[in-house]
Amino acid sequence: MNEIKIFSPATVANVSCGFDVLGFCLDNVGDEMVIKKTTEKGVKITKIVGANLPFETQNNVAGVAALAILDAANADFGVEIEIYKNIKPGSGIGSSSASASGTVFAINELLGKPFNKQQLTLFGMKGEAVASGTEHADNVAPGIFGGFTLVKETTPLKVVQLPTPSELYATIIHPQIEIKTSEARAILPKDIPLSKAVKQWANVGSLVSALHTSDYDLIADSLNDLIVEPYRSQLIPHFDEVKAAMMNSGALGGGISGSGPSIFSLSKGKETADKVADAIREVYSKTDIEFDIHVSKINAQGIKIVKN
Ligand SMILES: Nc1ncnc2c1ncn2[C@@H]1O[C@H](COP(=O)(O)OP(=O)(O)OP(=O)(O)O)[C@@H](O)[C@H]1O
Ligand SMILES: N[C@@H](CCO)C(=O)O
Repeated sequence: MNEIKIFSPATVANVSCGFDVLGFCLDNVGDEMVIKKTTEKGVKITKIVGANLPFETQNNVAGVAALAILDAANADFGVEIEIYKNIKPGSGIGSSSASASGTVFAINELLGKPFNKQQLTLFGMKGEAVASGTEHADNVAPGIFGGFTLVKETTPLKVVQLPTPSELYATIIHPQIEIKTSEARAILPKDIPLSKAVKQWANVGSLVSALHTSDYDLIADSLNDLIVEPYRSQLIPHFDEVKAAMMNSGALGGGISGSGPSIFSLSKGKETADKVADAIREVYSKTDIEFDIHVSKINAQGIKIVKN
């Protein structure tokens, strides 16, 4: 195979209580990428459509992720990368990560699949670090594995795949303002009170259990973030109103998607997820901020091959 086209989905990191460890994959929102083998070694980004992003290999997450996997494979070829962006950078639904995870998935296919999903996540994290300054994996892992993932450790990397309850839908609003992950990380406290930490890890544990048992009431009870949301929500206009509208229209719960500005909610069934979409549309329609709304099933497969 000399060329591959893939669909690399958007992802929601943190899932309220699981800062830097939990994430899930969306189904109908994502970027496309075309990656071609070249006889000359190295990585060239030849086309970027839909966003103003750096073409220099070292400054683009796709370029850095590509170098990481080609290097590890000691590949005797190089690649040209075309990026078709539908996920706006700085959106909070894993724009940078979609490029990183899509690139390593595609190059692994071109190499004949020598690497497993844990290894691909590791290469993707190298790219993700260009955007956020840290090698966090909570967007890369759900893209590569699909469904819900828990990053148990980063050194050495251990990603745990979690089950996806079949009736779970996500509703997401993306206000068109940009919040850089690096900046949203910089405002977080370095230390947190033990009493808050206890509640937070209890929520992570109960959410993981609830995903295993498809216990929607327990999912609702677990979707709380006492640690990060109080700081970051101040960066998102109308956050409290949106969250109230989500809860009043039947969502199980929700919060900031990744580092924001997107706000996500989870609902049982598409009908409720659509009602949540209507309610949050009403909140933002009264403002002069442009926005997108997505209703999506959870994508259990992750990145998909469009053409090879
Ligand atoms: N291929 C790429 N796709 C998207 N952003 C990129 C890419 N390469 C470099 N970047 C840079 O990464 C930054 C955007 O990443 P950031 O992590 O801030 O947003 P995000 O990925 O949408 O959010 P989140 O990780 O919270 O979901 C921008 O500064 C952008 O220029
Ligand atoms: N866990 C990361 C995700 C960024 O998308 C953060 O919240 O900073």
